[in-house]
Amino acid sequence: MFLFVAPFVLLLVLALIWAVKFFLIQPVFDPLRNLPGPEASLFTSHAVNVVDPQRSVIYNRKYREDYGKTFKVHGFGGYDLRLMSFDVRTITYILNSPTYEKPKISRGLLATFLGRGIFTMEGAEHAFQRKIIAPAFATQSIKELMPIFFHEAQSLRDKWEELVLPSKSTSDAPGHTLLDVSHWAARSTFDCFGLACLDYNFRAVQGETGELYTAFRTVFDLVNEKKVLRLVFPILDRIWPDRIAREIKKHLAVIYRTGQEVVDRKREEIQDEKYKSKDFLSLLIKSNLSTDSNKRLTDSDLLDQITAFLFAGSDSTGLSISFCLLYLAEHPEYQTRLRDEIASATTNHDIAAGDYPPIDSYPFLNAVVRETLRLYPSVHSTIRVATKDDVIPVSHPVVMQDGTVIPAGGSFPIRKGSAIHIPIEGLNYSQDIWGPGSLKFRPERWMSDTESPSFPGLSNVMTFSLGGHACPGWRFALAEMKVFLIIVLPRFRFLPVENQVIRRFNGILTRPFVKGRAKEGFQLPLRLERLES
Ligand code: HEM
Repeated sequence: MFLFVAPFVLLLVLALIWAVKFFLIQPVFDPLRNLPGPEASLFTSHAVNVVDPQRSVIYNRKYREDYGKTFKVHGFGGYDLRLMSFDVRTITYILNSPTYEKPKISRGLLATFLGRGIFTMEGAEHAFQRKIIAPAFATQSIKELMPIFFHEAQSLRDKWEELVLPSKSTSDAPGHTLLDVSHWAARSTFDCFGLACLDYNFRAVQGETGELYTAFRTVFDLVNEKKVLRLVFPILDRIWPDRIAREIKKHLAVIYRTGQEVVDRKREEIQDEKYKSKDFLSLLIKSNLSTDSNKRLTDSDLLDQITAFLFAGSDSTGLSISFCLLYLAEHPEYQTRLRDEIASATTNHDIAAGDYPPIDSYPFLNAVVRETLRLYPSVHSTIRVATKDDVIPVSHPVVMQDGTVIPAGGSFPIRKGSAIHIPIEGLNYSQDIWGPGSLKFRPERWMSDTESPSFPGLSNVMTFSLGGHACPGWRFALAEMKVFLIIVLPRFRFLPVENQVIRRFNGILTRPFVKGRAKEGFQLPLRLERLES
């Protein structure tokens, strides 16, 4: 009996010792404890305050006002101390230093549906992948993709012309048609990515029936339905898969099968010496062929890389386009100004014949797109974890709990394993950077010589992050958004829906839903009025 019970008791004692150390002792010696921050008990979490877009607007500002630019919050509870900072020096340091990586837990979660793509990589392997794909997203390559962006925007415009009633044609809603613009923009950005990066036509705008499109779409949508427990412990999906895990597995099998045909076709084309294309898939395959055979990606790794890029590059841009249309619907004066700018820039050009002015000949369009990206960052926030003990620099003084002051230019210690919450949206809304009207949609701020923002993020916003993991597709996204507006705005007027409030939900991406109608799922309905062409 003793022999039977003893190991069990020993295990229990070890678990207890671990729990006391982890929950009670370690936090006492954590250097982050001395940072200012909201007080909390062992069971208090501030996570919702900083990740829920409905609350983060209020709490980011409150914490910043109460504790200064750099402070701590509690993650899952009092034991889980996390660093948070609005100090640009601190953020720049963390995001550029190889000491800070994405948390293993979120990489594991992404791996359950994106496989071994770029999101799961760190260090040399990650840097190698970034180097391979860089030419596909360089300025010149994006210029070469313009005809695809124009063609796809025109397809969506034509589709909407079939759906949107001519002005004043119905009695109940004269001249207006209600459309969920986020649904359509997502389909269009899928098609754009497919043609631009894979040389593959998903034909999602024409109909949501393609096997590969349906498989990708279903996997990306199911991720939003995952239960919190399974997000935190992805291993559950392996040992005890629920309906969502089983569905994801089934559709991933389609992606591997059908995607393989796309890869095989491209590989054949590449064998031809005259083949010059620099699209994303060609670069991946070419680099793979020229790599030392024992370092080569397997075909399934290649497909995982495609899945990761498609996931990162389609909905993020589609959602940004949708929020841009919402802002323009809420600000008709800007909508008219933008339509006028597009009309005068394109007067002597035949866009349908592929003759369009350079994308930088629309200063107000540029301002509208960047202001949209500032106010709506589709990635709300991100996390990094220290992989070793380190010291973190600050450019603004921090008054510690024990009364000591870390001066501007000084630094404070951080322990291996500590998490840092990077408030992407918070930095985009910061009054210190953007002035007192930081929450207002005001594109003019991008056109003024005196207030032109000098924020270090890509395109001067935090939206695409910065450092080694910053978004490689930012030029692609900006160009796609601009072309979409150039094509669609001259044909439609966008109006808000009466008594409808759009709220945001932060999953992996921040998605819109209608207040009071969350059960209907993510959507961003607007009223469209067809204009004379
Ligand atoms: C408006 C649209 C977009 C936004 C707001 C956006 C935002 C971001 C952000 C914030 C990150 C960094 C996440 C982190 O550090 O945790 C990121 C990474 C990434 N983005 Fe984008 N992105 C957009 C469009 C695109 C496009 C069009 C592509 C590709 C065609 C793309 C591909 C990627 C990839 C592959 C990564 C991972 C980079 C790495 O880990 O090295 N994104 N994006």
